[in-house]
Amino acid sequence: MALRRVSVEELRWCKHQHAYLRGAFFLQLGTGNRSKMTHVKSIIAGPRPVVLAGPSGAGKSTLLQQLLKEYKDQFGFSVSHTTRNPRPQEENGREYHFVTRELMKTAIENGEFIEHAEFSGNLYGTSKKAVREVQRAGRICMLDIDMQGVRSVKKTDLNPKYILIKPPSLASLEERLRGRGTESEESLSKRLGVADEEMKYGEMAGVFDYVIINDDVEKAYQELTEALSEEIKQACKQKNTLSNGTGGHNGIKG
Ligand SMILES: Nc1ncnc2c1ncn2[C@@H]1O[C@H](COP(=O)(O)OP(=O)(O)OP(=O)(O)O)[C@@H](O)[C@H]1O
Ligand SMILES: Nc1nc2c(ncn2[C@@H]2O[C@H](COP(=O)(O)O)[C@@H](O)[C@H]2O)c(=O)[nH]1
Repeated sequence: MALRRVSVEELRWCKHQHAYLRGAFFLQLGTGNRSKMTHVKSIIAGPRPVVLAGPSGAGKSTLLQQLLKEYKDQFGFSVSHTTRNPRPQEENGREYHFVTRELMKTAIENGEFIEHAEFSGNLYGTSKKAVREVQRAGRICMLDIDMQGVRSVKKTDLNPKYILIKPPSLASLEERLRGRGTESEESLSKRLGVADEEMKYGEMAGVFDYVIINDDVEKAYQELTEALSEEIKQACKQKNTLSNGTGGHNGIKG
């Protein structure tokens, strides 16, 4: 068996991952009530996932798309299920798995979901399969979910890193949602109606690891990559090690 030297950074990464697994373990013990914790780590193994949350229109998809484009070997998107209708540019299996309410309810009853929520009149949910597929490909799994989803994930042992994306104001949120041109008046008012509450929960101490105000896309993206800098560095290193230094993003921007 060939042995090789392990760099300090790789060791640090192992420690980080170990702490992640240990964190998940103590999280289970810490509840004092194991039955309340939904166990997902036993079926989903891999690098620590990342949750992006924030009110509808805050810019989560915009930032995620940029990240997934720049670091396509390092990050993967957890494709959620939803009962809402696809938008003109959306493809089934890419942005979402578009399903009927009946099918989704059955899948939820069958325990196929890590979390699910009713949002703006539709069901949304993260399936175990969606996360597992990204993890199996050796990528860091990115979840784009609402605040109900955040609350639910916190009751599991998935133990992701939580990043809140905030708009500069509620007025700019409305302007962006209207500008996107995807919502009916009814959907718009439902989304705006919960935005304030969502942000209040998001701002509570300890709920999110990072809070990014998306007043300027480039600045917000820069802050997102900084929040994920350790993940980016280590994932790039691993890819480069696997491909023997011949492939993958080197993790250095510019
Ligand atoms: N910093 C910004 N300044 C101005 N417009 C922005 C900014 N960031 C995103 N937008 C625009 O705001 C709209 C909403 O952004 P986006 O779809 O990324 O939000 P979202 O948080 O993913 O929404 P949802 O939760 O509904 O999926 C889009 O039209 C996007 O181009
Ligand atoms: N709890 C969950 N929320 C989800 C999931 N997938 C997306 N979302 C959130 O829904 C709203 C609306 O999304 P839109 O595409 O209709 O604009 C947004 O806040 C998403 O973050 C999910 O699997 N679970």
